[in-house]
Amino acid sequence: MGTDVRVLRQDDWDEWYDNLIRAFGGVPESSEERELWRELTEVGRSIGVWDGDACVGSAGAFSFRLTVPGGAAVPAAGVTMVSVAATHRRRGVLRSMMRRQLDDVREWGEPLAVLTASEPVIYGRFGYGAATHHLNAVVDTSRVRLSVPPGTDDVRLRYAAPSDVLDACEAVYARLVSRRPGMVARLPGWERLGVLDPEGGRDGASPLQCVVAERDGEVVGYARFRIKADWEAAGPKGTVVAQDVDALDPAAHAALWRFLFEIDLTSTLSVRGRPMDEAWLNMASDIRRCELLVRDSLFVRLVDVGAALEARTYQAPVDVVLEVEDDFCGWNAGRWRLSGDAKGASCARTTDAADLALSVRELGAAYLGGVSLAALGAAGRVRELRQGALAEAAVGFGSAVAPWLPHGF
Ligand SMILES: CC(=O)SCCNC(=O)CCNC(=O)[C@H](O)C(C)(C)COP(=O)(O)OP(=O)(O)OC[C@H]1O[C@@H](n2cnc3c(N)ncnc32)[C@H](O)[C@@H]1OP(=O)(O)O
Repeated sequence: MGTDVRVLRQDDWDEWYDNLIRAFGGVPESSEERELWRELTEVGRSIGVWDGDACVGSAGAFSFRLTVPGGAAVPAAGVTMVSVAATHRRRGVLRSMMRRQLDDVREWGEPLAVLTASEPVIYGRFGYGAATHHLNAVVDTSRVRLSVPPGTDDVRLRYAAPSDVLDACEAVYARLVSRRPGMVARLPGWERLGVLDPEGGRDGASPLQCVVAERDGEVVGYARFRIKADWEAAGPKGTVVAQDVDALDPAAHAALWRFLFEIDLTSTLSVRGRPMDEAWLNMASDIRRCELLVRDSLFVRLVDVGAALEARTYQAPVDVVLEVEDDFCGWNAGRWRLSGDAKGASCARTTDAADLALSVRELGAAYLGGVSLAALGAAGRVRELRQGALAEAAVGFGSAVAPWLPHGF
């Protein structure tokens, strides 16, 4: 019997979601978490694959707005909840979902699709490139100190129950979104993900704790974290596990990090998913004792090359003809002239000779300014056809602030 790809119906959500949970190992989520994802699922933008009565594939697409270089919030399908039943793996079910989904995203007029991958090898073949990376760190806080900027001591820190100060924390987050490429404006309900605290997700640590940073009575930052207490014969050796740290200015940022570095009875700080240009890295006394690990984070797919390249700005003037290969979304393939600077850009079809040749995957990787076109060129993934064009484009595509996706989806 063949399989059938169709738009999800609300009544089918449980079976559809069970397929996803099973594909990720089958350990059920807490009911609170499951109900939140039920609410957040955009049913009409999600698809399922059915084999008779059985759901064997799932994929969703949130209606995000993604910050791009220059600060615009560009419609982007947030591809999510992708699964194929192990009974039906490697016979093209994912490919059929990716086909349907990218055709839909194009029809919805969204220039971008974005995702985070369970395994980085999966999505390149569909034109996604790893556009942001993030840092994980395990800091020996018994040895590493932070030199903080002036004004740090003027920031007042106070404990609060995470849900009591949720609105104030969200207001801080909302002000940060347009400042950094890769950030996503939170849709209604998404704020609750930050304070979900199922016991099964704590890994032996405390319930979620929250400290807000205030100046003149206004919340200017917050940290959410857990403490994992531990003792050995010589004394305490607890770990601070940071979940979110967001702040509006350097002093508030420093005050929160210094607090996390110095909590009594702890000697380790574990942080995950932080921006590549995290400010505390430049305050730390000993970077070698921070055990940094880089990981891929947000993958970007240009669904409409012209609209996507016009939606961002370029930090230095660019005027280049790109020869774009796109096997999976053939409507993008061919030559495009991109002319732009820090004020705006135009990108249109051309018959002029090409300056650079690259696939849509490399364009996705470079799109947010976090992966250099020159570095991709050095890897043989961008070909320079006019001398000087690669350096010109690499500078223009860059971003002063590292692009960053603050949380998964
Ligand atoms: C955005 C997200 O939600 S990420 C979450 C992705 N989901 C998971 O990781 C859950 C567990 N895994 C699964 O559910 C499935 O194995 C999937 C979704 C990753 C793949 O589904 P399948 O239906 O088996 O993929 P399909 O048969 O369409 O494969 C398409 C191509 O991708 C390749 N491929 C698929 N999965 C993988 C993988 N995990 N590693 C390497 N290659 C892969 C196939 O070999 C095939 O290659 P080809 O085009 O050269 O022939």
